[in-house]
Amino acid sequence: MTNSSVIKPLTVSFLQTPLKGKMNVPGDKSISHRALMFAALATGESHITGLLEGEDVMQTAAAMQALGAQPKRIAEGEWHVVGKGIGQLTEPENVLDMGNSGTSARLLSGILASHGFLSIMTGDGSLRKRPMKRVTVPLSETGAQFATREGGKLPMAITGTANAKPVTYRLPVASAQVKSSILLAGLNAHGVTCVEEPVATRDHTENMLRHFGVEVHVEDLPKGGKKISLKGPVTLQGKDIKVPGDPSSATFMLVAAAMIKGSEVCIENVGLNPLRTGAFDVLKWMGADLQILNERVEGGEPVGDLMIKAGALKAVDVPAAHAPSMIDEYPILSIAAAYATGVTRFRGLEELRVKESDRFTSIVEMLRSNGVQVDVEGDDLIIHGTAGNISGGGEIETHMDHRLAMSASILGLVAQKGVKVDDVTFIRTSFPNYFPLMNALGAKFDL
Ligand SMILES: O=C(O)C1=C[C@@H](OP(=O)(O)O)[C@@H](O)[C@H](O)C1
Ligand SMILES: C=C(OP(=O)(O)O)C(=O)O
Repeated sequence: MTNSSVIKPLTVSFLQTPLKGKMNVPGDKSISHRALMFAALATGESHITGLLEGEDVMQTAAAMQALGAQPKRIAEGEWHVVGKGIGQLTEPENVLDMGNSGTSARLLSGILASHGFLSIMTGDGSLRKRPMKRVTVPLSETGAQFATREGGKLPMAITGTANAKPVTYRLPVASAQVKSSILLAGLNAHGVTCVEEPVATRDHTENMLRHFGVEVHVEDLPKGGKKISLKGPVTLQGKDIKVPGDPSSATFMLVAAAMIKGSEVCIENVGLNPLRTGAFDVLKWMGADLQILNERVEGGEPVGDLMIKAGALKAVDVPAAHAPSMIDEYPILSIAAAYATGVTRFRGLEELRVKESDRFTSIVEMLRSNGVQVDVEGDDLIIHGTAGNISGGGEIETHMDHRLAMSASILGLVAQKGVKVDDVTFIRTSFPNYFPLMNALGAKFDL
């Protein structure tokens, strides 16, 4: 569980030497959550390798344990889960604490909607500020009842139903969490659950449900986006799952290596699901020397090795339609934009306001306090590149947000006067070995 009382500040100095080496990043966070949840819902046993053991995923593991499944750690990243079967989870004796993790809270809400018992869910100070109405509104159509704090915030009581009605819903926001939550409720509903998404979002739920033997229908909508449906109740069969490296985590190393002169870094076994790799496209548009090698399919997901060399970066204009495929990468890409030559525009970033922090505002504050000019027009961020001359010297508030903390640390490596970061503890939610891996490449973080 998150121990938010321990704060770890960090001072980062300009790095004079290149980053070099070959590495693996930990397992994909989205896939790791789903692996544990789906294994718990399956009949029989599942074996997971490459699981991310960051705090967010460990909150999911603890919740599945509290609901009667038996996730068990065998070795690093290797887990064995005895499933309970669809509709067979049992009432938790205590409050379910989802820590810092929106994915855990939203996906689990869907699972609990179609189980006939009471659960109470909470989270840390960041998660308790995040919107839950986006799931409680459609999930109420199942017949489940949700009681939240004012404004649809956690803590929340969920009175699930064993006779869930299937939901048909068109997503008002591009969110894989909301899509997944509704589909998961549908696993134990009688009839066809159908979700339309106006823009395609990460499809790990659809892919992994198929892997567990569920028939999932996906249609392209004439005006763009997708329609996803499944007929419940279903049976999931326990499976082996191999989790690829997290492309969102890899992007921190890629951006650092692209900026720091003389760097040359190879990251092996990174997930390349096209609904996750928008940041790699953007880095290439910016002129980064990024190559994707050894592409293959493992465990139903495309993976490959990434090779990056430092070089000049130029500004880009990234359309809003690109946002879902790189939604978690804007904090680190904002550093690449600040370092680049020219004026970058990131369009349509409204969803950044409801992450672990209001990332839209956090990015603006991080850059402005370090001498980078940033303009805001509606939901667009306009970053004036410094052509490699970020002055730095600022103090960065990370607001319990792991991606802000990692981005701030990398900003310090390329800023003339370095930076001060108020708290880096939350990095352990998604990337527990971030500092050792960066230091092995030569980053010289002094913790
Ligand atoms: O489904 C998932 O695993 C996730 C979906 C995204 O959130 P939204 O669905 O809120 O966009 C992303 O930001 C989050 O890190 C993980
Ligand atoms: C938004 C994120 O995660 P979550 O929504 O699961 O807290 C993230 O990891 O950047």
